[in-house]
Parts: sequence; C-alpha cells; structure tokens
Amino acid sequence: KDEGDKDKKKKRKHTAACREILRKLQAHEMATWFLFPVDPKVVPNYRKVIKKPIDFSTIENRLKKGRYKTAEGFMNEILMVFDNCRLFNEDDSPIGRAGHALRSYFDERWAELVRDN
Ligand SMILES: Cn1cc(C(=O)NCCN)ccc1=O
Repeated sequence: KDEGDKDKKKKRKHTAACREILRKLQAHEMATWFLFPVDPKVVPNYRKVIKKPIDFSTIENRLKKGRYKTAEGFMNEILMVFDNCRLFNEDDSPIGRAGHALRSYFDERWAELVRDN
C-alpha cells in the first residue's frame, strides 16, 4: 500500500461523504433555485453581478469527475452558491430566505461530516 494508494483511498472517502451531503442539499425543499445554473435569459443582469456563478449540478459533475482534491475544495464551492445568493438577493426575499435556510442546513451537515471523520 504505497502513499499514492492511501491518498486515493482518502480522496474516495471524502468524495463519498461530500456526495452524500450534496444529495441531501439537492433533496431539500428550499433547493429549487440552486439546483441548476441561473438562466441569463430568465435573470438578465445575473452574470453582470455574479462573477462566479455556481450551482449544485455543476458541483455534482465536478465531484463525479474527481475535481476536488480535498473536501474543503468542495465546501468552498458550496459556500459560493450561498455567497452569490446573498449578493444578488435581498435577505427578506423568497430566494434570499431559501439561501439562508439552505446555508444553515449545510453547516449542520458539514459539522456532522467533520465530527464523523
Ligand atoms: C439562485 N438564484 C436563482 C434565480 C432564479 O432561478 N430565478 C428564476 C426563477 N425565479 C434568481 C436569483 C438567484 O440568486
């Protein structure tokens, strides 16, 4: 079992844990607006305001392709979903509130993952 094998095993482990968290986020009732890229035809000025658009389907594809070296790389992109949401939406709006609710839900799931690993 050389170093490389151990690293690969560790990466598979955190990828599985991240895929589990992502599945839970995608299944959340407030996740609707975050599942797929925001359509610039539907939300005209979105791309002007949000420099790093990111959504759960994009993160899922990157996870499947093994693009995240560490679980933190995955976490950073999940948090970007919520930062974009806070930047573009009033806190007191349906999407703004959904973003805050989903961010709290993510924080709890992430704390569990850290505790269990
Ligand atoms: C994440 N996010 C999604 C939308 C969206 O999907 N709008 C079309 C349906 N209302 C708008 C703003 C935003 O931050």
